[in-house]
Amino acid sequence: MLRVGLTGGLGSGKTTVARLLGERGAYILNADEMGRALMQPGTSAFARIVAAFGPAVVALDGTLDRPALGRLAFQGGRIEELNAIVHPATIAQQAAEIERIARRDRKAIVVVESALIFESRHGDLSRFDKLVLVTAPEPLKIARFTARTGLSAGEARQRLARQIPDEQKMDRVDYVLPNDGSLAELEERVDALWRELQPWA
Ligand SMILES: CC(C)(COP(=O)(O)OP(=O)(O)OC[C@H]1O[C@@H](n2cnc3c(N)ncnc32)[C@H](O)[C@@H]1O)[C@@H](O)C(=O)NCCC(=O)NCCS
Ligand SMILES: Nc1ncnc2c1ncn2[C@@H]1O[C@H](COP(=O)(O)OP(=O)(O)OP(=O)(O)O)[C@@H](O)[C@H]1O
Repeated sequence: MLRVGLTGGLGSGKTTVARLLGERGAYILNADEMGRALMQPGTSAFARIVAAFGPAVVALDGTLDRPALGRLAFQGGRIEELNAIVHPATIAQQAAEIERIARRDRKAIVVVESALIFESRHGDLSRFDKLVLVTAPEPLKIARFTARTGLSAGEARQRLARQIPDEQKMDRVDYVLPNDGSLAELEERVDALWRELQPWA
């Protein structure tokens, strides 16, 4: 069993890397998806978010209005408040999932994909055996993010401002995957990474 923390700033391409690792046989846990599932109506996180941020974050269909919550959290300087509600439950769920996978596959390579492995004060790095960082120049990150989400470059910058720069993370990880070229180049780098991870599993 090998627990890999896969991180990278917004638009770096970490979801793409996770997908490629998944195709090669890794188990993938996606922190964004887990966070989203934990914030569904009826959960305690949902109730706490509405209590803290007000009814304006509930959409007409009763689910969270994520753009509205994003604006309040990032532009309103309240992202730490939201993190404190969502992160502990997400990290606990990651630990539970890793346990569950370990019980049925002792040779599993489990990849936890999260933008915030270094930033979150709610989880520590010792829960991973190896750390992988996906990097890209900031303008490229912003271009990918705005194309994927439809949010503005300003909104992308606000989120990036809450993320530690790649340069400060590079010395603290086991592998760096630059993603500033084609998808074919990225795939070659993922193949090399996958080969490196095998002996450790
Ligand atoms: C603010 C929210 C509602 C905005 O939702 P939205 O659908 O617009 O974005 P999504 O969740 O898909 O995130 C997209 C990207 O934004 C960046 N981002 C998201 N949350 C954060 C954060 N707390 N700090 C810094 N960057 C963040 C990441 O690069 C992420 O990959 C949502 O991001 C959220 O609930 N964030 C707080 C919880 C969190 O940290 N989730 C991510 C991992 S658990
Ligand atoms: N090397 C590449 N060439 C072309 N497009 C790419 C490349 N890498 C990623 N992309 C595209 O850029 C967008 C962002 O990539 P991805 O979703 O993997 O990044 P992310 O780091 O998970 O981003 P976010 O933090 O915004 O969720 C996607 O639409 C993806 O298909």
